[in-house]
Amino acid sequence: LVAPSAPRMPTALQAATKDPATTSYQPTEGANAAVDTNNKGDAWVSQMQRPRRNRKSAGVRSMVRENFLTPANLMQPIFIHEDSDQVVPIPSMPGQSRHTLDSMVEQVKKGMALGVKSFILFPKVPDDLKTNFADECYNPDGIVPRAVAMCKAACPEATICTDIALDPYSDQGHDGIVLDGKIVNDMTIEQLCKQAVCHARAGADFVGPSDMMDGRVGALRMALDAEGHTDVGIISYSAKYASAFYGPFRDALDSHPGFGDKKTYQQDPANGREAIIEATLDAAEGADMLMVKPGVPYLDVIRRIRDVVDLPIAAYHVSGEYAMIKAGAEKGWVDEKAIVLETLMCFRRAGADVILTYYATDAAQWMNDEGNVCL
Ligand SMILES: NCc1[nH]cc(CCC(=O)O)c1CC(=O)O
Repeated sequence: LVAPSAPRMPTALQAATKDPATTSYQPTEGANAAVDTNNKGDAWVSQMQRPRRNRKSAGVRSMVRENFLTPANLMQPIFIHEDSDQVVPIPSMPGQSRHTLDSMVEQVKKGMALGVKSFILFPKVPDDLKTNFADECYNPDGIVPRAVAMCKAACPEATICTDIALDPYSDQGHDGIVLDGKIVNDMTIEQLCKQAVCHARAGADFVGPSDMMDGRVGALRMALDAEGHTDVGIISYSAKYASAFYGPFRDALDSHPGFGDKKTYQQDPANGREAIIEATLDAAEGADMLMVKPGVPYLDVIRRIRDVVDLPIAAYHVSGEYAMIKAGAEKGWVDEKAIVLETLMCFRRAGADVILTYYATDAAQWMNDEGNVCL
């Protein structure tokens, strides 16, 4: 029990269980005791904890704020295509489009001007280039290497990341090669290594394996280093769950799985410890950052990894999460700007350093509008 003179005030519970001899306060029954107005001004009332003092003004709140959000924490995903020279809106992701390479460069410049400094590219690949082995994924003249080179030429300071997985190039819509109806691990890794080296040659700053094959981070690190790409980092999608929240993304890229689902390689949403196994393996294999995906339903996973690994953590606020906020906002049921900025801050509180979000540039714009680029 806390003595009446102790610097930490007793909580209501402690007060209610306190030895009556040390105070004039006599607890009556349970919670009612805490609101007994007859005790105004007595020892308990004056010793009551008042956390609201630290929230009394904007000045005080900013003094004791624990977490901050800046545009530099945000990474903007950009969908790219060459089916036509049109920017094609994505119906299930209002505000997002399949960009041409020229409009992609404009998106990068726009983000950079607002303080968003990192971008990740996702290609929509025409059906006639898709095969089971997904060899188009390492074509040096393919859409991604050319896009990376254009971004780096236009904005050398921008951090350009690419997604490493076979699904946009797979005629099966899977992240790996399919043999006898199964997604085969080790053969897939060989393709992923070629893909990563191809992107590194084009100038990518980071490659992001999103395929969830076993052992791919170590293999990618060796393949990159063997060609001298020691400065190219790996943001590993460490804890990537088999999630329904990816639906609008698969619409955007026309990459829905051709058969079955992705549950033999992406994680079971019921599992938390498994994420720690994946994260610690990826760290040991040489990942530079670890990613958790999707975002809000998996904040506990971010926290659990944060508590055991010291690498930076990225969180992916995925397409379905974006679509749900958009839908709610379009109905007028939620305040889009407030909900987005709150959501992004919550990622930071959970322990994420970097947040991949389709809202990156909009959020940076909102922060800039308020003249407060650090929330
Ligand atoms: N491997 C592809 C990939 N990379 C990122 C996403 C989803 C991103 C989003 O939903 O915003 C996916 C989809 C999937 O695994 O099916």
